[in-house]
Amino acid sequence: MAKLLKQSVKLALVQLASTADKPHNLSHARKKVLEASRLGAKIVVLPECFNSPYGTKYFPTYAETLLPSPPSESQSPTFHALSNLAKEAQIYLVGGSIPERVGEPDDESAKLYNTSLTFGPDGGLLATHRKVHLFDIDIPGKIKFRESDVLSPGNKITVLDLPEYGKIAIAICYDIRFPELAMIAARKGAFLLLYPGAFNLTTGELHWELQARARAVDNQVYVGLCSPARDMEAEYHAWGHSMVVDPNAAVLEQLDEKEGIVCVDLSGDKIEETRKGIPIYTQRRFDVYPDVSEGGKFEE
Ligand SMILES: NC(=O)CC(=O)C(=O)O
Repeated sequence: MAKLLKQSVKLALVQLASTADKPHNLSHARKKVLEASRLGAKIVVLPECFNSPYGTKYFPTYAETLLPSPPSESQSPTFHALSNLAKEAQIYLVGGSIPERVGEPDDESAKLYNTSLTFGPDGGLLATHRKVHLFDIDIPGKIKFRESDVLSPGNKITVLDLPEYGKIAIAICYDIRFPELAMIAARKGAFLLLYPGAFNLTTGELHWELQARARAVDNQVYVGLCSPARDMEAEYHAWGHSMVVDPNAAVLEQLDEKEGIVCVDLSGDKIEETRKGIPIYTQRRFDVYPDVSEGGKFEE
């Protein structure tokens, strides 16, 4: 059987310290992504909302128009910065996420999304993922957050093929809590599930590592979670702790809350070795329960 991951590849997660200054965030992201590529990374990931503060009141101000593709520089400076950076570094760049606007800025019916753009080494846009599950939670005395007050949800699963390596899946933060999405992507052949994400001091402690390891062990694939660095001056305190988990659910590398880069080799053999040892992939009982990977909406 063909290997899911065709050859070893270095993956880097850039846990970026972002500010309220978008041009600064973009140039700082460039510096750190180039640093990651000098470490040998060929797939580099940025955090959720890497070019703005994370909060519903900020999304309309920071939102960029991404369609038509490619948008003009004034419609989306971030699109162009990421595209140029992927080309300059000759990498696959998963551009975390940014607030996206569909419609005119002064149009009340315009929609906003939390959107991730992925570019290839030639600077071309390979994939767009809009956060499917919006982060609406209310834990009394701890944290209340309602993305759905301003954002609309995406409606598809994002799996893309990197010709030299194989398929990867991209989803955003709260999406990780919905195992169906990960399972469908993995059953479609993804060797790596990537989640730019910004858990917080309540849910981070409880669930960040647990969710990463759970999605890895469920699916016997690599999982990468890329958070912003924590800024205690900001309104939202990100958990940090960007990490890569292997197909056996072992944490390969994890940061603390400060800015940094996780850089690890993903092995072409590890997935096969894990699945050979614990062969859940061939032991599923679709005569007892349905195969969720038979469903799912992908890019048309
Ligand atoms: N920020 C998120 O989308 C999700 C999160 O913080 C959590 O699930 O916890």
